[in-house]
Amino acid sequence: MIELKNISKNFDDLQLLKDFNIGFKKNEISCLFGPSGVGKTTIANIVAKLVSVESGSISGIENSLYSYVFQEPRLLEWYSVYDNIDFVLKDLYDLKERKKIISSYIDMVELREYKDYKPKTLSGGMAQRVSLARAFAYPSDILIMDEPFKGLDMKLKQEMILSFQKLWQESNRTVIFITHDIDEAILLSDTIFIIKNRPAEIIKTINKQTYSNFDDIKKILLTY
Ligand SMILES: Nc1ncnc2c1ncn2[C@@H]1O[C@H](COP(=O)(O)OP(=O)(O)OP(=O)(O)O)[C@@H](O)[C@H]1O
Repeated sequence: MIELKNISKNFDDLQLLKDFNIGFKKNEISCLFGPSGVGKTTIANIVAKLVSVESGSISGIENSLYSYVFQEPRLLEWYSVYDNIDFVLKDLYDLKERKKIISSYIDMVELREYKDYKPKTLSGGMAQRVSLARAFAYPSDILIMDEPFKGLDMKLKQEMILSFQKLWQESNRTVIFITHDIDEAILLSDTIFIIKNRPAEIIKTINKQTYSNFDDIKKILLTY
């Protein structure tokens, strides 16, 4: 379990978190669901040690490796698909091992024929699949996905979600998934934290396995 206890975080006069508590179960997908500006990215960044806190403690992240998927793919433009993934693995594995890992992840996102293409020559959905493959190929313990499907049309979103599910089944890890989208939250998460207010509060925690159908969860999410 990754636990944030009694966390307080300010940005100048803005008190975003005050004695905030949250726990992320290991190797599960936890969703931070809530309005823009409530502090979802900041909470994920605190877990990733990218943001310092005024007070409180964080446990369960000792020696953790992190990977990220953002709304935009953030690929290295001058590198091929293959080299973009190779770049993050270079210091971890020898050449032979890397070839095996990269090929298998490129296959999982169905980009084998595009492995030598540069990001500019790919569609937005393909580029985003490369960023997913890269995040999973890296042996992270914690994967932070900050609105990774935002801005994609329905069909691309479905493709991305399928790719994510395939990668996840092959190689699961602790995922912190940030979204505004009710359907994505329900489809992908094990636990959904509904976050509101300032300072931020978890106003409801939904454990998906305690519900027999998605519509009941949807009704709850729609009321917040
Ligand atoms: N580095 C920073 N310096 C100053 N203010 C910041 C910084 N990072 C975040 N904030 C402020 O903290 C608030 C919460 O930001 P955060 O990005 O965590 O929210 P969010 O819930 O992820 O929102 P969104 O869904 O729009 O990304 C915002 O008002 C933002 O302007």
